[in-house]
Amino acid sequence: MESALYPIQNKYRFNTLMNGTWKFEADPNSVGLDGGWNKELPDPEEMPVPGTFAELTTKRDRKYYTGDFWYQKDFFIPSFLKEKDLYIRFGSVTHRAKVFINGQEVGQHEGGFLPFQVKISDYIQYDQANRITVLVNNELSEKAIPCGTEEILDNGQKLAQPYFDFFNYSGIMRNVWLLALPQNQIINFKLNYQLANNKAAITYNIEANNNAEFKVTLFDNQKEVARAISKNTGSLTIKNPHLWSLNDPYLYKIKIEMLEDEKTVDEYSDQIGIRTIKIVNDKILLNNHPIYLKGFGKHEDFNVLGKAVNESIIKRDYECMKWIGANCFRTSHYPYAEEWYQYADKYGFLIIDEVPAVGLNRSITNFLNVTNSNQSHFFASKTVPELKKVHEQEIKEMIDRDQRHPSVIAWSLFNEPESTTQESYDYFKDIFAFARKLDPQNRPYTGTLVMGSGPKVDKLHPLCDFICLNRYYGWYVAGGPEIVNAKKMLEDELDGWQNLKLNKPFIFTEFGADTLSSSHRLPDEMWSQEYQNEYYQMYFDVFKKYPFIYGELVWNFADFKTSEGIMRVGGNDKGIFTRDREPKDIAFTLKKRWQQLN
Ligand SMILES: CCCN1C[C@@H](O)[C@H](O)[C@@H](C(=O)O)C1
Repeated sequence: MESALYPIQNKYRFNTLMNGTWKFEADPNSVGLDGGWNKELPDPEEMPVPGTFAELTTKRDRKYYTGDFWYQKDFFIPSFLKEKDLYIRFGSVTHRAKVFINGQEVGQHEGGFLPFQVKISDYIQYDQANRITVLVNNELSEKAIPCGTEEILDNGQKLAQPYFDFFNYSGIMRNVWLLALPQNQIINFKLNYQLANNKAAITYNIEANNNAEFKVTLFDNQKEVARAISKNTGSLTIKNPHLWSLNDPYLYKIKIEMLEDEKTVDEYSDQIGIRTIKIVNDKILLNNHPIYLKGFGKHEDFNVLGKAVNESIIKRDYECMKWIGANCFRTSHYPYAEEWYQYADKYGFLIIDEVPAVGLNRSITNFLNVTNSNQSHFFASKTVPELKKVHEQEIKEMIDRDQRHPSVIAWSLFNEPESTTQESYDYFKDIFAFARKLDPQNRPYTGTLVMGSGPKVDKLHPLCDFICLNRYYGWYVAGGPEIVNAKKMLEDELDGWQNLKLNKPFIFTEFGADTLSSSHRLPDEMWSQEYQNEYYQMYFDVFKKYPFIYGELVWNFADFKTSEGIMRVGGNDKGIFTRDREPKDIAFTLKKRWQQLN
């Protein structure tokens, strides 16, 4: 089942991390289930969790391994945990998982970038070793997100063929917890804020697994400032609220207590930031002040770690973003580990939270095609109903998990799908209607439009509260000396959008040029640092003419791993920073620009 609450410890709740060395075994012929691997792996090796095998191996067939694979670990449950409900919670398992405890199947989950938990109380033995086994699968299809396909190589091995431009890392890449929770427990709670006359009304909606009363208390720096006792919904009001903002990311503490016969039986506390976010005409307002988004499309990606969570990388990335003067990033192209959002709440960063709906566009797999929008009628496929169900499930899990973060300012429901066909509009009309019911703060909903989905042909922008453009004039189109044409192409397209008079903010969510940090060229050439500077200067010169552009999220924060290809030199090199987080020349240009831009 989905697991929206990040594990915390208090008088009622205990947890311990199950990270470390697990046993691992690939199962290319999918014989494990019949072969009893859910009880005992026949010939396992050691594998670190969190981690991803693809970055650790020296063998190509293991790096690109596609199919079933197993993790297994023994753990001890002392009998003093007897009166608690016990769960195992995965920050994520990519892309799908089936979990066994002492050989018994206890749950499964589809989706590789959101948490889930399985209840294990009825399957464990107290005061002795127990065994968890996870069957993972990393195959791609058009029935799940992110989308892709696979081929069978001449040697019989499966090979994933992503419809997206990042390496198909897989495995248990985020934290794993053993949870000991009260039988009657708080499952989740969502908040909304109304600001008026120097007061903040905080509305709460609590989800629990039983019918109970709740005491909700708000603390400002350990001092109680408001309290309410109610059923699942209610509100608190405080005067002179200290709002959460970019320059002053002020956090309160909210405590939810579940009461039974006036006795507290469960408690969940969280840090919250009181702020409002809304779109008014062509502006994005944070606490009723217009904001201009400066920052990045990112990836969870690092040497040796692949996409595995690591708080040192998270801290380094925020330090680099603070240094450069950024205030925002998009979690391209999937929800990131929860720890990213916790830092953003504390550091004062804005996040566009993106569901893994990437690759819903076969023509994207051939970049040369994408500019002429070689439409494949992706949304006419018979697998689309199955895809929509998974897409909606993951939107719900993302919003349920991230709804309370003040740093999250918008939901991105797609990245560069086919968007110029009636069936694409029909698909996303339902997706947006589904998503809009899930966030009581009604944050803006959007998605990013691929090159070729311009003002004359795109059908999805009417669904979006602000418009996100991924544009590569000067790179995939009209690169090198033709950059002089690229500038006019960019202006022509923006004139086209301007003529639609949408009265909505536009954000550039991707624009960039592959650049080798070792390359200097005079005159500048593509792949040189000088060209990356010229490329961005061209965009910034154009942006000045279009007042409805309210954000520039460059692609990408850092170089990152992709599948191999004739256009990838060890991966995607459009980073402003190298993969090991050192600045390219462009970082100093952006720092100068962003520290002046307010
Ligand atoms: C049209 C290309 C789509 N866009 C998606 C992103 O995931 C890629 O990394 C980026 C690129 O090619 O650098 C372009």
